[in-house]
Amino acid sequence: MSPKMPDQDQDFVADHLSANQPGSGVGRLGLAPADKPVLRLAGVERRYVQGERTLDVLRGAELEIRAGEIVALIAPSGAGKSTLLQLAGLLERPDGGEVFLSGRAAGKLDDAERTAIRRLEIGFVYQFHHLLPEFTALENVMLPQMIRGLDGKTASERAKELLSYMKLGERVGHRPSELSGGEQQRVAIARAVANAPRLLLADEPTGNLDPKTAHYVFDALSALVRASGLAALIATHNMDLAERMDRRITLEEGKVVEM
Ligand SMILES: Nc1ncnc2c1ncn2[C@@H]1O[C@H](COP(=O)(O)OP(=O)(O)OP(=O)(O)O)[C@@H](O)[C@H]1O
Repeated sequence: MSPKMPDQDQDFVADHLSANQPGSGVGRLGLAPADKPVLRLAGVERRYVQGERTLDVLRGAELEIRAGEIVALIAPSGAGKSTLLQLAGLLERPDGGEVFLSGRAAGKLDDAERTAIRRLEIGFVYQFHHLLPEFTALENVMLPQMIRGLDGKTASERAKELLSYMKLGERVGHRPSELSGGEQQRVAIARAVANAPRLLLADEPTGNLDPKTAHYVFDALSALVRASGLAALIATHNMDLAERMDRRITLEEGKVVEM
């Protein structure tokens, strides 16, 4: 069964996910014109130096992802997928080139500035959910919003909306250990978009799930991306899921190649 929502619900979620919440003191940093790609990598280089040896992982990677697009990143182990996601997510700085978020050069900003942008603009989903075990599903989705400065009531309402959108309305009071793997991952997705980011980065988000559950979780993720106008870059080895995304890219000799 697909978690597809009725149109009015999708609109409702879209309004809430893209809301800039004026006056709440938690407005975005660096809002950029809507015609800019959400993510742009321009000539991005990344190398690791270990003793005498230098490993050039990214050698001038170029990539653009626009709002509403879901892009699959498929490449052999060691090709540089995680490196690319870390750079796109401003967790690392490129050695050359630049990472633009909504048109703003962000890759080479200092740690504090990159962290501030990351908190507002980027959501992450990993292979393992990394939910806090002592907190309920609801609290896990509330937490990033409260760290951002939202009051408990607003955070709770939004968390409930997101969890019910992920078909977890009956599970909000459960702790991660009381949820199935697919449910845990859907909570992790709700948490990743809790602060209405523009970009969702996912590293094997269904890698730990059986094929049927993987499709169900992907359905939920893609419905959310479409409804909210997020841009998503999803590293996966699952070719069935990759086929269902808008574009597929790979890494060859440190460059991004469309498949
Ligand atoms: N911090 C680091 N220091 C040195 N080498 C690194 C570091 N991080 C990654 N590498 C190397 O860079 C290359 C790319 O690694 P990366 O983790 O980006 O690949 P990947 O495509 O994500 O692989 P996998 O699918 O196995 O996760 C690998 O050869 C890896 O050993």
